Amino acid sequence: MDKKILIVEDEFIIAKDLRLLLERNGYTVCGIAKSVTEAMDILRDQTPDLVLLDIQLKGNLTGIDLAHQLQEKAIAFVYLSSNTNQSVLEAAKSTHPYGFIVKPFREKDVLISLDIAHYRYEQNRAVDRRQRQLLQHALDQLVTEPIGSDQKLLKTGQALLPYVPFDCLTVGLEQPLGAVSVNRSFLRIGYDEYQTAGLSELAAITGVKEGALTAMQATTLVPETPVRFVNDDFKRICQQQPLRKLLATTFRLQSNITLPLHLSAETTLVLALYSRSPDAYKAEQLAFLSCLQPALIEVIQSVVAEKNNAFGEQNRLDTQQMSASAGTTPLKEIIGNSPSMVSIFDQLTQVAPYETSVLILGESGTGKERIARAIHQQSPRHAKPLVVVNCGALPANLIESELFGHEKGAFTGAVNRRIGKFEMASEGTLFLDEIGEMPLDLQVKLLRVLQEKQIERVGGKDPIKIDVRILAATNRNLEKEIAEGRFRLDLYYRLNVFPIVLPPLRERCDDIKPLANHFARQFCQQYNKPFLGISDAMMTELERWIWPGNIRELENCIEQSVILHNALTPLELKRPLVSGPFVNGGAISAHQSPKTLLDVKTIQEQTEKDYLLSILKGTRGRIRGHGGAAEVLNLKPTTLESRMAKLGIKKEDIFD
Ligand SMILES: Nc1ncnc2c1ncn2[C@@H]1O[C@H](COP(=O)(O)OP(=O)(O)OP(=O)(O)O)[C@@H](O)[C@H]1O
Repeated sequence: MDKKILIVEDEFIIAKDLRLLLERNGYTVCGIAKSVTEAMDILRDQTPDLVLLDIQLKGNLTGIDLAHQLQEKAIAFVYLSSNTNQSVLEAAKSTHPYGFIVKPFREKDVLISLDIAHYRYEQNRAVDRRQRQLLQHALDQLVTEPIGSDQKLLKTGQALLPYVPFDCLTVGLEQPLGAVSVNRSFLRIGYDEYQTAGLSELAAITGVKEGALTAMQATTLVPETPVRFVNDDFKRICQQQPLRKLLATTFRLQSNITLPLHLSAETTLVLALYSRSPDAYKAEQLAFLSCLQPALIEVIQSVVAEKNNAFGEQNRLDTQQMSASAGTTPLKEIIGNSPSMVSIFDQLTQVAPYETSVLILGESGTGKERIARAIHQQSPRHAKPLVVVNCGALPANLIESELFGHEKGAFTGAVNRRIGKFEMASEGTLFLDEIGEMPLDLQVKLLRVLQEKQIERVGGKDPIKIDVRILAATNRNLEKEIAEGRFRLDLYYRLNVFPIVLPPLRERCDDIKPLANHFARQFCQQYNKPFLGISDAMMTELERWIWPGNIRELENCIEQSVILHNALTPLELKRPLVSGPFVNGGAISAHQSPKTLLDVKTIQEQTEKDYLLSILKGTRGRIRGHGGAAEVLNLKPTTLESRMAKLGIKKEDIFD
C-alpha cells in the first residue's frame, strides 16, 4: 500500500485505534495531530497522501479551517465525524472533501473510504492532466488560426470556459509606464454569445467618463503571479481597486481569477475571468491556469504580432455581439439562456464525460430529470441504457428487489428470478430520482453497493460485479434531512461528489419567454394547430407570474391554452393564472439578469430612480433647503433636478 496518512483527531483513543487499523492494513501513519496548529506543524515537514480529519478539534480552529489549507496545498482529505449539525455540514461540504466517515466506524468502512478517496484523487489528477493536454492542443491551434484579434481573444476565453467558466472576461495590456487599460471586455450573454466592449463603450455604460476610467486604471496594480478572489476576498479587492468595483457592480460579478501574462520584460497582458457566483473559482483552477501560462502567452503574442495596434488604439466604441453558434445551447432539448442556466450547462459539460456521481438538487419541476438525461447523453455511456428509478414511488418492501433484483423463491411471490435496476443499467447510468425519500435501512445497503461496486440479489448468495454511473436527484434539503436523522451522512457524501443546483423558474425569468414559445410550438404541433406566436398580453402575464409549480406548471398552462385556442391569431391565455404574487413590474425587473448592455443601463436607471424616489418621499417632495433631498443626497439642487428630469421623475410619482 505504502500510502502516508496524517490523522487529525483530538480523541486519543480513536486516534490510536485508527493508527493501529491503518498500520495493520499497510498504510504509514506520518503523524497524529490533536489540533490544527499541530497538523500545520507536521505538514511543514511532511506531505501525506491523505489526511483523516475530525471536524471538532482542540483549540479555536476546526477541521474545516484546516480543510481550506489542505485544499490550497492540493492534499486529499476525508472527514471523520459524527457531527450532523446542518450549518457544520454546509461548511464541510463547501470544502469538497474526498469522503466522509461517520463515527463510530467499522474497519471495512474506513478502508473502503480511503480506497475511494485515493481513487477519486488519482482520477482527478488524470482528468486534470487530460484537460490540460486538450486545452494545450486547442491553444496551439489558435496560434496559427488566421482570425481577427477580438475573435482570437474570445476564442481563447472560450477554450478555457469548460474548465474555468466565466461570465465576463477582460483583457488588458499593461503599458510600460505601469498603468493598465481594460481594452476589451467580453460579457457573456448566452451559452455561446458574447457582447464585446471597448473602453469608450464601458464609459458609456457605466456613466463614468473615459478620463476617469483611465485614472482608475492607473491605480490597478498588476499582480506578479496568478491570483484568485472569491467571497469576501473579492469584496475586499473591489474596495481597493475602483475599476474592479465598477465592473463588479455593473455586471453583478462576485469572484475573479486574474492571470498576468508577461509578454516581454515591459509588457504584461492581464487576463481576468469573472463569475457571478461568489465562490466560482477553486485553488485547483488557479493552479490549472497557472500551468497554461506559456501556451496562453504564445496565443496572445500571435495576436499582438498580427495586429500591433490591436490593444492600444482600438478602444473605439465598438459594440459587437459575437456568437460561436448563434445562441444555441449544447443541449437542444433543454431550453434556457439565463445566466444561471448557462452556468448549469457549463457544469453539465464539465462533468458529463467522467464517471463522477452527480447529485441534482432543485424544487419539483425545475428540470432535474432532464438534466440527468442530458448528462447521460453527453457521457461516453450514452449508447448504453439510462435507467430511472423513482425512489419515492416504490413501496418500501419492494424497493430492494427493484434495485438489486431477486432470485426465484426469495420471498412469497418471487416465482421467477428477476434482474434489478442496477443490472439493467449495466455499463450505462442509473438515475436515482427522489433519493431523499429512500428508507434509511436501504440507504445503508445502497452505500455499500456504491462503495463495493457489487450487488447481491435478494435471496442470492454470490455478489455480482456492477459497472454503473450513478446520478441522483432530490427536491428535499438533504442537510436538513441529515440533521433530523432521515438521511445518512456517509451516503450523502458519497453521492454529493458533484452537486448541480437547479434554480426555480421565478429566479430565472429570462427563461420564461423561450420556454413558453418552445412549449407552445410543441403543443401546437401535437394538437395539429398552427403556431402564430404568443400574444403580448399573454407573454406579459406569463412573465409576471411567480410559477410556484415551476416549468411543469408553465408547460401545463401553455398546453391548456393551446387546447382552448381555435383562432388564427397568436395564442391567448384562456384561463387567468390564479391570483397570487407578481414578481415583475417593469420591462426589466431586479429578478431578471441583464442580457445586453442596454439592459444593464436600464436596471441602473431604474435603481437610481427608485432610490431618488425613496429619498424624495422621505422629504415629502422637498428638494431644496435644510432637510431637503438635495442636502440628504449631498447634491446641488440643480443637479438633483436635472437627474429627476432625465429619469422622468414627476411630482405625482412622489405623492402616489
Ligand atoms: N430547461 C427545460 N427545457 C425544456 N423543458 C423543460 C426544461 N426543464 C424542465 N422541462 C420540462 O418540465 C417538466 C418537468 O421537468 P422534470 O421532470 O425534469 O423536473 P424535475 O425537477 O425532475 O421534477 P420532479 O422533482 O417533480 O421530479 C418536464 O416536462 C420537462 O420536460
